[in-house]
Amino acid sequence: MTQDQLKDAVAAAAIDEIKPWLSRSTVLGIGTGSTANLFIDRLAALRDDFKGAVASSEASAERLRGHGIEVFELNSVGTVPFYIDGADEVNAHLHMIKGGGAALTREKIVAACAERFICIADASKKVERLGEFPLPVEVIPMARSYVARELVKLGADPVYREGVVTDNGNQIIDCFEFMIDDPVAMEARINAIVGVVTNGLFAARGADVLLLGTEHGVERLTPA
Ligand SMILES: O=C(CO)[C@H](O)[C@H](O)COP(=O)(O)O
Repeated sequence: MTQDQLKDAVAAAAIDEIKPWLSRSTVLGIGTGSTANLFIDRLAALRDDFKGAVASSEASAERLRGHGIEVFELNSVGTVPFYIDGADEVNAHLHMIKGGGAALTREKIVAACAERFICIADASKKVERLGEFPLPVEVIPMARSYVARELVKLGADPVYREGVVTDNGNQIIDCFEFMIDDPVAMEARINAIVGVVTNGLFAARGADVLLLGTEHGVERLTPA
């Protein structure tokens, strides 16, 4: 199977996971990226079975609306029963690195408001130790150089993601050569740097369920 087929298989599995819980008052939290897009496309067939969605990016909001799914402001919704999103890396504790698509801050906000985080990913995303994928950090533009110097002190090789402006009007620094032994501690440590909006470690609030697309089918994993 191709990577795209594996992504589509987990998108279908996520539909099966949430379908029994949908009602006309349900508002879902929806992530960003190619796997989330496949999920959105499959969700379209169920659009009359739930109320709508909160999106973690303008791109996902546009795709949802394109399928006739109403998009709500998070502030008017409060909590969502499920947040469904992909990941760049995920470990056995279902800690993740996210933000390859630069949507990490809104993803983390919607995830914080979700009762359950369902991560959907193809098998290439599952790792023993986080950090092979460069950790994204969203920064206030004027703080970029300062934050980069602080990240060097933590052992990272920070690279400015040129030309990228987040939905929040900020910039992204990617941390290369930065293997992470304690994701919970490192998430908090980086977030404490002045000028950081948030970083792409989702460890304090990891996923509750991982639907992993493998050659042998979709595996359903919970935190080790
Ligand atoms: O965090 C993300 C976007 O900011 C995505 O979830 C992550 O990059 C995975 O993307 P894809 O499903 O395209 O592999």
